[in-house]
Amino acid sequence: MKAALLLNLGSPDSTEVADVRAYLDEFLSDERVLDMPAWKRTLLLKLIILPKRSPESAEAYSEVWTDEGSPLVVTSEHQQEKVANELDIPVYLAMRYGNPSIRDIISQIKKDGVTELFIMPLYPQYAMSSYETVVVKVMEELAEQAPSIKTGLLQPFYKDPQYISALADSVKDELKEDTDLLLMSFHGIPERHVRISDPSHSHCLAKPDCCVNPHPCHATCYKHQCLTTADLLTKELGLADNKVAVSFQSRLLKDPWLGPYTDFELERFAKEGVKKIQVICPAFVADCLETLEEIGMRGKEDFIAAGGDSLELIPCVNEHPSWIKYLVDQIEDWAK
Ligand SMILES: C=CC1=C(C)c2cc3[nH]c(cc4nc(cc5[nH]c(cc1n2)c(C)c5CCC(=O)O)C(CCC(=O)O)=C4C)c(C)c3C=C
Ligand SMILES: [Fe+2]
Ligand SMILES: [Fe+2]
Repeated sequence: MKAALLLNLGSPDSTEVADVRAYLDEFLSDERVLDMPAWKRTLLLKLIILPKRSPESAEAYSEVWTDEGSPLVVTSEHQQEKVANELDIPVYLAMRYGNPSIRDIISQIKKDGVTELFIMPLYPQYAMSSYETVVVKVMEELAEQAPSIKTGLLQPFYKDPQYISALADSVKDELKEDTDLLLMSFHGIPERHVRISDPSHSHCLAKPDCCVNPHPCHATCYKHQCLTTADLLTKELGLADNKVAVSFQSRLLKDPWLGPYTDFELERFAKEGVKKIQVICPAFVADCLETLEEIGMRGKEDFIAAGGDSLELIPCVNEHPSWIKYLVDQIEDWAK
């Protein structure tokens, strides 16, 4: 029996500080997220990051939490239901961190008698801290629990014309004529991660524009893939270059991350006279803490405090029919 497995990052079980701490502990103990010697990561986590960040993040989660739970998990569940309704093969959902866990879902998949599984990391762009880590985790669990299951893998779809068109459909619904600027804000990663994921270890970030154009090293280059999504979306929407901008959000710790940084850019735009800004976050396929709270609440406050009039968050593709169709089509193509 064939089946598909949708995967996303995951959220805490609740907004209780203890649950947020357990989630951050699992997330930030991942060597593909905090890449440093294990002893250093453990010390940094236990002594500094977890005690400081857990209550702060719990507060932020409580700003966006819904009656059904975390926006990311709830939207992912709705995506699963809608995709499953269009297909006659089962569609499972698991999260890299937290619940539903990959371990439990692989166990269920095995019990259900699945023999071929289409693994679908729901990240448009490749990063070792998102796409790579979830694929490694699923493969490890399959090897341990169900080594005979055959697998297929959805590749990063950052430039897939059908995905770009689905993303554009979702933006068109929201884009206003009198908007001064559409900011495309991608989740950031440390620059070091771009270099680690470069198979040549010498091409990416060597020159300011080396990640702009296609190159064999860019199959795993997050910066290139984000810039490509932004460029294709701009073209699909028919927007002039001076109506759009790209930035990277959600930094953690002090090392250099991909820039320009969203928080700095929002302040700069406001000071330069941009009044009405709309922000889309195309590294995510479901609204989550980083879109709803970081951009929709804090970003908005900061933009207005710096002199802007309005900041509007454009929702992610979430449950948009074009996005659901994209997922259904990928599964049908694989299952043929
Ligand atoms: C686009 C995919 C993502 C990449 C790449 C990514 C890298 C990355 N993230 C952190 C640290 C944190 N991210 C947090 C939340 C979060 N991150 C993603 C996606 C990517 N992260 C999502 C979808 C979310 C939202 C989860 C939710 O429940 O809504 C958080 C937790 C929240 C907080 O305290 O801010 C942290 C921490 C690092 C360090 C990193 C790359 C190295
Ligand atoms: Fe993140
Ligand atoms: Fe690159």
